[in-house]
Amino acid sequence: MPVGKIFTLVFLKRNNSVLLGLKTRGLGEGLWNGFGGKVEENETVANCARREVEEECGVIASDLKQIGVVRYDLDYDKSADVVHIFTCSKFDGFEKPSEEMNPIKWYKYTDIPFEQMWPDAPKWYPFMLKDKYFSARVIYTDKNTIKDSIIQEFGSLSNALKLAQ
Ligand SMILES: Nc1[nH]c(=O)nc2c1ncn2[C@H]1C[C@H](O)[C@@H](COP(=O)(O)OP(=O)(O)OP(=O)(O)O)O1
Repeated sequence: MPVGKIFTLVFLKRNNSVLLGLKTRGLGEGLWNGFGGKVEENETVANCARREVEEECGVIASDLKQIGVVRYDLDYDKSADVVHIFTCSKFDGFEKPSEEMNPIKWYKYTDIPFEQMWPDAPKWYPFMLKDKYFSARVIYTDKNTIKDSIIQEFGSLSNALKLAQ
């Protein structure tokens, strides 16, 4: 399946909590998620991650670290999306809601609202929360139904990135 869109998704971390926002529009509307969006032309993945965090929750990320990648094969679209997952535990400024993510809320790792998130989230969040490099591949038959998925942990990011290609 050809890769269609490339996205970033960033999780700010503090005191065993992660900052999530409720998406107000577009893809994933009404679901809690990290901050991110489409990688624009002539933009690196890391720069997209930094830009989206600032746009969507108002902080400047200073130690962005890519921790994994998820490839979504969307049977209903005949295309695949790739989402690059980052964590960040140092940032400047105060987090605030935005037009696209409102409200925002710190959730304890043990209290993530999976019932109001994408169905694939519980599969790979444990790796992201533990800072383990990972690669995941998820096949959706429709927007709410996962046909199959595989998640693997890696010792390095470069190996994790190979599975998504
Ligand atoms: N199945 C899925 N599970 C998940 O946890 N996050 C997903 C996902 N599919 C997409 N995402 C993330 C990736 C990205 O951070 C976000 C969607 O990005 P958007 O469509 O909001 O992009 P943009 O902010 O560039 O959009 P616009 O500014 O509205 O054009 O949702």
